[in-house]
Amino acid sequence: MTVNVAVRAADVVKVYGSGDTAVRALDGVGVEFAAGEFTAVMGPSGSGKSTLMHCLAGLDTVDGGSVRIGGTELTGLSDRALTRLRRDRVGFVFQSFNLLPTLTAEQNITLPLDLAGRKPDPGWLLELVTTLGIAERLRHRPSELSGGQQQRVACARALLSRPDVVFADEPTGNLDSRTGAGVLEFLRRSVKEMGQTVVMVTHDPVAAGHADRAVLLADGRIVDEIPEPTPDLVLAGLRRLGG
Ligand SMILES: Nc1ncnc2c1ncn2[C@@H]1O[C@H](COP(=O)(O)OP(=O)(O)OP(=O)(O)O)[C@@H](O)[C@H]1O
Repeated sequence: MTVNVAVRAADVVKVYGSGDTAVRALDGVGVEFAAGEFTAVMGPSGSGKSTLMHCLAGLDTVDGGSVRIGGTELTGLSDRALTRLRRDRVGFVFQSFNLLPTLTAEQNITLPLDLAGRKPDPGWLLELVTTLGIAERLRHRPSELSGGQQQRVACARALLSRPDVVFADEPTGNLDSRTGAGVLEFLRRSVKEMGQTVVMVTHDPVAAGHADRAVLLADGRIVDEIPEPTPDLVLAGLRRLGG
């Protein structure tokens, strides 16, 4: 069986600064994310998780190696082409929700497609907001929504274009555990029932327990991989790293 790879990094190197103060944030990262899989990226503070996510998502450029989303090689793309690729083929969910305060929930959800000049699929939009339990909140502005509701709006925004991959950076970091569990459950359903591909950076072993696989980073390298992670397995893996 051939596995359809959504995102692939090979020998990725990222260096911040130069000379004596240079930091090799990514030191030859090779990792693949299969389509339709939910992966958690974990590791001690400073191990390179955010840097890896930014490089995989085309938010930052690499100093060596290759990053592919679907069939597209990101290295060498112009800023303009990268912007278009992020808009059309990548969904983002951030710790701080990143909704625009002056727009309603619905306007926030459709904004990326509006910017691309594309019409949202109304049936898909309805299915997303119904599954997320925010159908009654679409006319509200972010300030009128709870944190959990705001993150659900961000999830709908990320999935509306049916992107090749959704990158989630500590998506439950600002939520209490029960609300966070709801968001993680939705991400899991988006993978299992909607065929979405999700890559999530997290510090939280319980959050990682919702994923199909956890990959562990240390000092800018992938050092371990845990299939079907449970919080205990993830904690044990992190302990082996001294994290
Ligand atoms: N803009 C930058 N300039 C210089 N060094 C940076 C920059 N961004 C990150 N670094 C360094 O690169 C390394 C990896 O950082 P990164 O933020 O990717 O780690 P992380 O695993 O996401 O950490 P955390 O869990 O604390 O968020 C660290 O040593 C960090 O100090």
